[in-house]
Amino acid sequence: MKITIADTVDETLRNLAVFFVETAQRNIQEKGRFSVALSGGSSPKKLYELLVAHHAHDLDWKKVHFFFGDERYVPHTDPDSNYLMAKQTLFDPLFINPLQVYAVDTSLEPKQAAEAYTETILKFFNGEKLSFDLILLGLGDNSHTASLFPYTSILADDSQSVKEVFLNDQGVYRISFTAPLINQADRTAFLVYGAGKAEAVRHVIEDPIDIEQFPAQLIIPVNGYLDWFLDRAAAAELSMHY
Ligand SMILES: O=C(O)[C@H](O)[C@@H](O)[C@H](O)[C@H](O)COP(=O)(O)O
Repeated sequence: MKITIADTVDETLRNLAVFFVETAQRNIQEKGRFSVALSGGSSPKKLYELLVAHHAHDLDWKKVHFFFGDERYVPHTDPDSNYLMAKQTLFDPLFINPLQVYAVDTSLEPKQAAEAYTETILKFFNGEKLSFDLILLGLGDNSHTASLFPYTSILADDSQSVKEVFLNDQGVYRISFTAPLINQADRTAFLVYGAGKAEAVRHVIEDPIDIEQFPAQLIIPVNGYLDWFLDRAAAAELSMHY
């Protein structure tokens, strides 16, 4: 596990943008394509904007295949949609061909949407290991990642698949990669910044294992590499110096 702590949010984002581009370039050179599962929420929006502003010409974006590590169970036109945020900040500005974007079909019932997305991923990897070249993850202040929320049944799911998750406290469904699917990735990178995340970062990186309470502790790549891109505020409660 590698932890990169930057003084500012902008520097954290620059660090991850360079990592993203270098990872993409390496996979495109080696395999002719780069598969990435994007994270949702608000943190990655600035990353996508940075990629467009400063790296639009640094890789062959036609060779990039975009998936979503999780999605809110809302229409693609809904402001909460992770797909919509990525479309507006990344896909449209880079003129990404829609055939390169694999969105969750939230017009289906939640269970069917998860099953259909699992089939989409199986088809993409065509019998090979379900190993994304890169999975981007955020971290909630309650230590969730993707839609692996505390005390939800998906935490015990040992399948490499996509499942529906009902969040009782919010009364909404999410569609999420399971931890075993995330852990198949070659590279996994958390992007976490802001003082509000400092306690969650400490829970996940340094505190005793308590998967139900701190689900992001489930993220342990089987063969791949785990990177944390933090700003100093989010790293403030870490006791060790990385
Ligand atoms: O769909 C989502 O909300 C995300 O995938 C989720 O796991 C997110 O990464 C964290 O909740 C952090 O969200 P923020 O970046 O908005 O703090």
